[in-house]
Amino acid sequence: TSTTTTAILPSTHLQLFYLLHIYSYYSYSTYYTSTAILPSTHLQLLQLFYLLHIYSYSTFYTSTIQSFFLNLSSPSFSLCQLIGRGRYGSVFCCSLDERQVAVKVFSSANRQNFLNECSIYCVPLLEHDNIAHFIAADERLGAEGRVEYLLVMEYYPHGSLHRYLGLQTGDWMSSCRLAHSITRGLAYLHTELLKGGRPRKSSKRLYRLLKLIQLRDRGTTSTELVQEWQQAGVSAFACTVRQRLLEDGLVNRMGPKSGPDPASSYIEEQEGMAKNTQSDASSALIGRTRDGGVAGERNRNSINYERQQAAHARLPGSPSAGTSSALTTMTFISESSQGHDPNPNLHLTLTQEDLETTKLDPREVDKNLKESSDENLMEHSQKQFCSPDLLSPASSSLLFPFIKMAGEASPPALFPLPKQQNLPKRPSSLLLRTKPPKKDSSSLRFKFGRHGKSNLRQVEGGAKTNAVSNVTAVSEPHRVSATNNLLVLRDLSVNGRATNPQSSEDGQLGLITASPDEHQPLLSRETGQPDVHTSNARPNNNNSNSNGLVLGEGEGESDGGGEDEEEGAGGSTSGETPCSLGESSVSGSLSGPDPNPVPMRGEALLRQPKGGRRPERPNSLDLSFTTRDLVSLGEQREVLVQNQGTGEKIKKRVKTPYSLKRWRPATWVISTDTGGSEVNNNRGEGQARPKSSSAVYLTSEPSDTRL
Ligand SMILES: Nc1ncnc2c1ncn2[C@@H]1O[C@H](COP(=O)(O)OP(=O)(O)OP(=O)(O)O)[C@@H](O)[C@H]1O
Repeated sequence: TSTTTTAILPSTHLQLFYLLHIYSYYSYSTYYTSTAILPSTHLQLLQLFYLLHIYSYSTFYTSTIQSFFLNLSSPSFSLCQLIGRGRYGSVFCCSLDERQVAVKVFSSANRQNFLNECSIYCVPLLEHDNIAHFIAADERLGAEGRVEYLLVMEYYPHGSLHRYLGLQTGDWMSSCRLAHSITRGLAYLHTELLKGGRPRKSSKRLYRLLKLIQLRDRGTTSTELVQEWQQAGVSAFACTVRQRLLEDGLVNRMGPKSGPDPASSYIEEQEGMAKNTQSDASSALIGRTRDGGVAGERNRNSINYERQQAAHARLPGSPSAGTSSALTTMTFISESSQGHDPNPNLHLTLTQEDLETTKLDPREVDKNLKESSDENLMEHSQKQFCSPDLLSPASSSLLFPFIKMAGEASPPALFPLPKQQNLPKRPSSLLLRTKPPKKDSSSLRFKFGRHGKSNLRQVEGGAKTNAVSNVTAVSEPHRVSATNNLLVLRDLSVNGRATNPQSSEDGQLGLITASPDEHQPLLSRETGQPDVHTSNARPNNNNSNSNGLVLGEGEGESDGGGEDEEEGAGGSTSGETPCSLGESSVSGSLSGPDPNPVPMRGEALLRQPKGGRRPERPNSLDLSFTTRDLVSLGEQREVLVQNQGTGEKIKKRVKTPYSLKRWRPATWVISTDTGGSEVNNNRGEGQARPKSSSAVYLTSEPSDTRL
C-alpha cells in the first residue's frame, strides 16, 4: 500500500502518512475508542489516514486484481510445480509476470473454504511481515471443464513451518527468533484485526469488491444469483446464500431492524420449495425458527437443536420430520433477540458441513461473537490502551512493540500516548500553566478603581517597585521564599482580599477542602477585628514577627503604590477591603523572630488598591502563571540568595481573599522543589489553624511551577 499511496499522496504528506501508519498499528484497532482518547487534531489526522488507507487498498486491489485476472486467464499462465497439498486444495509454484507466486487451487466443492480464506486475506491492514502476503484471487475453468478457484499468494521458498522444522535444525537463538516472528504474526491477527472474527466495515467493502470481481458474471447481483440458483435447481445452503447477500451488502450482518430479511426470505423460499417439492432432504433449508415462545431457559447463541427440529416438524410432509438425522443445518440464534435489545437479530446459520469442515467449536463461536460486540471491543481497547503503564515493557499489552515503536517514531508531544480520560474533579493541586501574558482577562481580573485597570496589574506594578527595593535594601534569608511566594500571592491578590490566617478560629489547616465558615461573609467575622494588624499580633503565631514593622512597611508601600485616595476610603472597612492583605500575608510568611522584616515583592502584591466598592466575584479562577514571572522569580531569587547566602525555606501563610474562598481548591501547594520537604508553619504543634484561609506551601526551587 505504501507504493500505491506514494503515487496518490503529495510528497509533503508522505512523512505524515508514515507516522500515521505506525501510529495506526496500535490505534487503528481501537479507532472508536481513540475518539475519546486522542486529541481532536490527531483524530482528524487519523481519520484522514483511515480514508487514505481504504482508498489505497481499493485502488491497490482493483488494479492488482484486474492485472492478475488478465494474466491468470492468459494461456501463458500455468501451474508449474506442485509444492504442497492441504485439506482443501493443492498449492503450486507459478511464475506470474516474472515473479514467483504460490497459487492455491480450490476445487468447486471447496468454494466456501476459498471464500473464507479470501475474506481473511482481504482484511485491511493485514499487511504484516509475519503473515503471508495475499496477491489475488480468481476462479476459472479447469482442465476438466470444472470451476476451480485460485488464490494467489507470495511464494515463500521455505514452505510451511512444519516442513521447515522437519528439514532444518536450528540453535536456540534462531528458534527464539522463529517463535518470536510467529507469535508476532499471531498476535497481530488475533488481537488487532479480527476481533472475534468479525470483519470490519472496510474489509467488508473490500471483500465485496473482491467478490464482485471474482464473480464470473460481474454484473450478477445476489437477487439474480438466487434466482439463477433456483432455476438451476441448485440446492444451496442457507449460509452460502446469506454469505452472498452479505457480500453484496443486501443484508446486514446483524440483521434488519424491521422488514423482511432478504436472506431469510430466501430461506423461506427455500423452505417453501422444500415443502412443495418434498424432495430434497439434503437441501439445507433450514432457516430460523420464528417462534419466540420456546419455553425453557436457553443459552445465548447456543445451538438449538430443538428449535431446529421443531421448525422442520412444522413443515408438513417434511422428510426431516421423522428423520432428524437428515438435518444438516444448525442455527445459531442470538437469544438477545428475545430480550431488550432492539436490534438483536444475530442469526448466523451454519450448516453441519460448515461445522465439520471448519472444525468450529460452538462455544468458541459464541465466545467470539460476544467478544466482537462493540462493548467488548471498547472494553478490550480500554484494557489494552488505557493501562496506567502502557509503555512499560512489563506491561501485558501485546501491542507494546507497536506502542514503543510509535513512541520512538513520533515525538511525544505530537502523538501522546492514549491516556485515560480524566474526569473533571476538584483538583488537589493546580498546575501553573505557562502562557503568554494576556492583555486583559475578563474572567478573573477584577476591575478596580477608576482607572479601569485590573487589580493585578496595579499590584504587579507595585510589586516590581517593591521587589527592587527589597533586593537592594534587605538581606534576610526568608525573603527568598517570600519572593517565590509571589506566585501565590499574586493570585490571591487578584481578588483583592486575603484573610488573615492567624485570625482563624477552627484550627483547620488550609489543606482541607472547605472551611466550616465557607459561606459566612468574611466581613461579618472580621468586623470584630478593627484592624488586621491587630490580629496579626496574636501571641499564638510562631511567625508573629514584628507586625508593627510589617504594618509600617505596608503602609509605606501602599502610599507608594499610588492608591492613597482609595486607602483613605477603605480605612473604615479595613477588615474587608484589600488593604490589609499585604501585612497579614507577610506577617504569616516571615518565620522566626525576625526583627527586621523587609518589604518583599509578595508583600507588595498583597497590598491591594482599596477601592470604594468591593470587587465582584470572579466567574472563574485563573491561577495561570506566566513564564515571565518565572524568569523574574528565578532571577530575583538568585539575587536574594546571593545576598543572603542561605537557602532557608520559609513558608508563608496568607489570607484567602473572601472572593476566592468560594472557588479555591482543596490545597494550594507550591511545590517548587520536587525533592525538598515542605515547610509548613501551619503544622506547628498546638497552633491554631486558620479557619478559612488556604495554606500555601512553598519550597525553595523555583524551577517547578506546580501549584
Ligand atoms: N505461499 C506459499 N509459499 C510456499 N509454500 C506454500 C505457500 N502456501 C502453501 N505452501 C505449501 O503448500 C502446503 C499446503 O498449503 P495449504 O495452505 O494448502 O495447506 P495448509 O495451510 O498446510 O493446511 P490447510 O489445509 O489447513 O490450509 C503447505 O504446507 C506449504 O508447504
